[in-house]
Amino acid sequence: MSSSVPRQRGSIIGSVRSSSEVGNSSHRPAKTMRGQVPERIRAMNASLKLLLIVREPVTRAISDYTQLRSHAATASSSSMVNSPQRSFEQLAIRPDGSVNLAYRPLAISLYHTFLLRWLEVFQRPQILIVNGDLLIEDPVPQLHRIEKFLGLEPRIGRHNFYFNHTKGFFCLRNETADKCLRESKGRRHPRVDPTVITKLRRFFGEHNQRFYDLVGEDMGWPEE
Ligand SMILES: Nc1ncnc2c1ncn2[C@@H]1O[C@H](COP(=O)(O)OS(=O)(=O)O)[C@@H](OP(=O)(O)O)[C@H]1O
Repeated sequence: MSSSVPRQRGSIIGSVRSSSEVGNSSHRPAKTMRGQVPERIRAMNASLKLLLIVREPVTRAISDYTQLRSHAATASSSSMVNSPQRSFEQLAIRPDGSVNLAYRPLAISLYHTFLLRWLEVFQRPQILIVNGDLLIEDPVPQLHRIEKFLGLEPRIGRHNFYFNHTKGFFCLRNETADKCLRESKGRRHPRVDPTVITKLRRFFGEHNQRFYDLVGEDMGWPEE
């Protein structure tokens, strides 16, 4: 699933459950959440299990903005173009004060709109919703849920991780090496005007509720 479009944050990960053929791929939601992708995946394997990793939607949008800005900075420095970067606030809120859903990092945080398409094609029990914020905070319990969901023998434990204070995230540890995710994972987010955060959280409130209704679980995302 390669593409030249800038990567948009968030994940739907499919794991093929046939014993002879095990696959695992992380997809760009910009591509996987639209069009005929769910049908094509079901045609490939109808008993597939999917992991949907979701983060608090406003934080996810800021994460996306941070990633796109970082790519734009790299592109403009290599082509010597000097374009001023617009702030998250400018992109997320229109001059009339309304939320700019034409800004893709915000539109992608409307999880229920995308999940609906997947639920037309897959049964709800085939999808595990993983709370990405909890995954960052304490990965082991989330990984235990994932092991169980996938029917895997439980093997992951606390001994597989350590908290790297320099990176500010948990990193992997095994007998031979310690390994953190690469620099593009866990970037420092810019400061965003708290009034904009509040406006966006209020806006997402009803959309988050629709997502909770679809998955049958309240993620507890702030509404202020
Ligand atoms: N252990 C650990 N180390 C580093 N980063 C971690 C970790 N666990 C989760 N994360 C969060 O993963 C976010 C990036 O993952 P994505 O799936 O959104 O990335 S991508 O779509 O593949 O680009 C990334 O988002 P940002 O913090 O905005 O960079 C991280 O917060």
